[in-house]
Amino acid sequence: MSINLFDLTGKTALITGGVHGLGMAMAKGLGHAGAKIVVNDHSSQEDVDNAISEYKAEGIEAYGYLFDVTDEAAVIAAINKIETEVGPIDILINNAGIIKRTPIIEMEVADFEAVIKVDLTGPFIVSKNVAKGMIERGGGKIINMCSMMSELGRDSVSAYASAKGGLKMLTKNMATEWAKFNIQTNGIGPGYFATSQTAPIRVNGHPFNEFIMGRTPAGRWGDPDDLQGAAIFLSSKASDFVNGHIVYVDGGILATIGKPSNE
Ligand SMILES: NC(=O)c1ccc[n+]([C@@H]2O[C@H](COP(=O)([O-])OP(=O)(O)OC[C@H]3O[C@@H](n4cnc5c(N)ncnc54)[C@H](O)[C@@H]3O)[C@@H](O)[C@H]2O)c1
Ligand SMILES: O=C(O)C(=O)C[C@H](O)[C@H](O)CO
Repeated sequence: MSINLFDLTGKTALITGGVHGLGMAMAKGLGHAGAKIVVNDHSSQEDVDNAISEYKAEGIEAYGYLFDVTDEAAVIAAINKIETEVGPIDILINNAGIIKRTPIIEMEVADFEAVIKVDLTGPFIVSKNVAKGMIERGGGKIINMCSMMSELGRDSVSAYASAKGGLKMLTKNMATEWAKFNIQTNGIGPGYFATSQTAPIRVNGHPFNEFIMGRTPAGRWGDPDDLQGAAIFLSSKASDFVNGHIVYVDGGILATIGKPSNE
């Protein structure tokens, strides 16, 4: 028996949207801790194949599937395929997500609903169907990707904040319903990280870029690898009595009211 509480050898982890960005960084962390990695995306088979090559180049056993997390029939079919071809899913990270930056007054209902569908309904669909197997097998780990917008509002991101605030509460509800089945459901709430999602607001000279560096006590954007520790902890035996929490990995944003821009 291993005495390493963080060892994931023998575990299979599904990371949705894990073909780049935060999903890939967390998946690599889990892979290097010993887990078999399964990632999906809805974009293209080429994106999935490229990601799998990148994982394998780092010595990680990895598998890729193309499906949309909002399509329940496709999710059920994919879970069956993954569990037959790779193995039972022990760890699920609901990472796939989108954002639309539009003021409420100008936002179309269809755009609002599209964000809720991917960022809130998607984790509901995937978790519900993965948890059925976890319950039969006696346990598992679920991690939902929350956000600063699980706690804070900001101009133009109402749908995203509604979804991520809802995802925080869905996390607590999953913990409430599934703790008795030895499933630990927690969230990770990243601060502002350098990925394609934030690329449009991270360019040099963009006022938001300066604002975030000043608003983050650590004084920088998060590096996707900064999430690996929290992801490994919440996937491992080390967190077996931790349930319904959101671990904010934010360089201190939520700890502070901020400071004037000239200080
Ligand atoms: N980047 C940040 O600063 C930040 C901060 C807090 C939370 N998050 C959240 O973390 C997660 C990952 O963020 P990221 O910055 O790496 O984003 P990203 O846009 O780089 O990656 C998200 C991935 O999800 C996939 N995806 C979107 N809709 C999908 C669907 N319907 N089915 C399957 N896959 C789908 C995309 O194709 C993409 O590969 C998201 O949920 C995001 O909201 C990001
Ligand atoms: O505020 C924005 O425009 C964002 O992109 C939100 C970030 O991606 C992130 O969720 C903050 O935690």
